[in-house]
Amino acid sequence: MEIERDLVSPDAENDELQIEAALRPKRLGEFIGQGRVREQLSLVLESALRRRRPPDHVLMSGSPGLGKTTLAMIVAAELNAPLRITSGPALERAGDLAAILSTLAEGEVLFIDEIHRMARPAEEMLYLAMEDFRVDIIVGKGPGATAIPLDISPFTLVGATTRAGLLPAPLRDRFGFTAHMDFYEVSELEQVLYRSAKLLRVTLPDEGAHEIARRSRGTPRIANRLLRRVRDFADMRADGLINQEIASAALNLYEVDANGLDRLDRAVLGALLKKFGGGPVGLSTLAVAVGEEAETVEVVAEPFLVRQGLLARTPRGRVATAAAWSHLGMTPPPDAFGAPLLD
Ligand SMILES: Nc1ncnc2c1ncn2[C@@H]1O[C@H](COP(=O)(O)OP(=O)(O)OP(=O)(O)O)[C@@H](O)[C@H]1O
Ligand SMILES: [Mg+2]
Repeated sequence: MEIERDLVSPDAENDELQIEAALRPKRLGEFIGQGRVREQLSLVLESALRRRRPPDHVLMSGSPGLGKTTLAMIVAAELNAPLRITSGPALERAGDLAAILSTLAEGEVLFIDEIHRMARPAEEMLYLAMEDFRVDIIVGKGPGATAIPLDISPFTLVGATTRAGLLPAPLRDRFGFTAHMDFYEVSELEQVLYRSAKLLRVTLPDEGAHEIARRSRGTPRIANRLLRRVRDFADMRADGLINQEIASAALNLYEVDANGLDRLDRAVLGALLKKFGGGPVGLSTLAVAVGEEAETVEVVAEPFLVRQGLLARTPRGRVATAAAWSHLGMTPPPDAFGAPLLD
């Protein structure tokens, strides 16, 4: 894919991970936005600390770049507990998970990223571990195989997923608390930007912060990335001054549109309108039309388009709203989804 598309892609790129780590809030008090999640989580953590017991297992669900990993690390920090990090794809066999579970310290926080991508046998082992702090080690094969129960230290599982819908119900039910992370408001992204600008020693006037925030696709990761690109542009062209005009010019150069829609977002909308007359069209057909995996369209592009009121998911397929037609400079048909009804 083109470099420009990567600029607003919510996924972190390799060289970005280090900067991300540096910009990551370390404590709950520093974490911006997600007010409800923060309040619920602080209650869960505080009461666990008071009872001197590991808190319930926590599931973080939400689009890429909204702060799931950040929050998982904060859970361990607030509990003053050690943190072990792994991910669903790394847990291919039950033995991979058993090796981790059996060496957890009491109260340790185990973070499993992309938990929806765990292999089935590991998943089943996790059920028992979460519920009874026990694993069954299977010895032997076939009819002679026996399960040897092994107690493990009480721990707290923190799972993260961009696709909560894919988690099997028995797994989902074993989390005592699910944090549903939503896209951030512009004002919250401004706070993220001010904080990052300070850490990066960038002077960021309000108008520049506002312009970047409203084009950041509701996503802190993208806000931080755009801040660095705009800073580079301002350094080269405007002696470092990030006013509205400079921010806007920089973002135009990088093809981030006025609402933060990226290339994939625009490609999806464009195909929906131009190739399928606004829909309804099935997800896989739409994905083929833009040359992407269905999962990418569903996880990366759609949630934001839905949130912006540009796309609707209906039982018959994906549908463009009247606002989507206007957004791409086209006249919506009279029966467009969400168009004002004429009498
Ligand atoms: N609430 C927040 N306040 C300040 N910065 C934040 C916040 N949430 C996220 N960030 C910043 O955004 C970056 C991305 O966040 P994070 O890695 O936690 O996202 P994620 O949800 O785990 O994404 P992915 O699904 O790709 O794993 C972090 O490095 C952090 O700097
Ligand atoms: Mg993450």
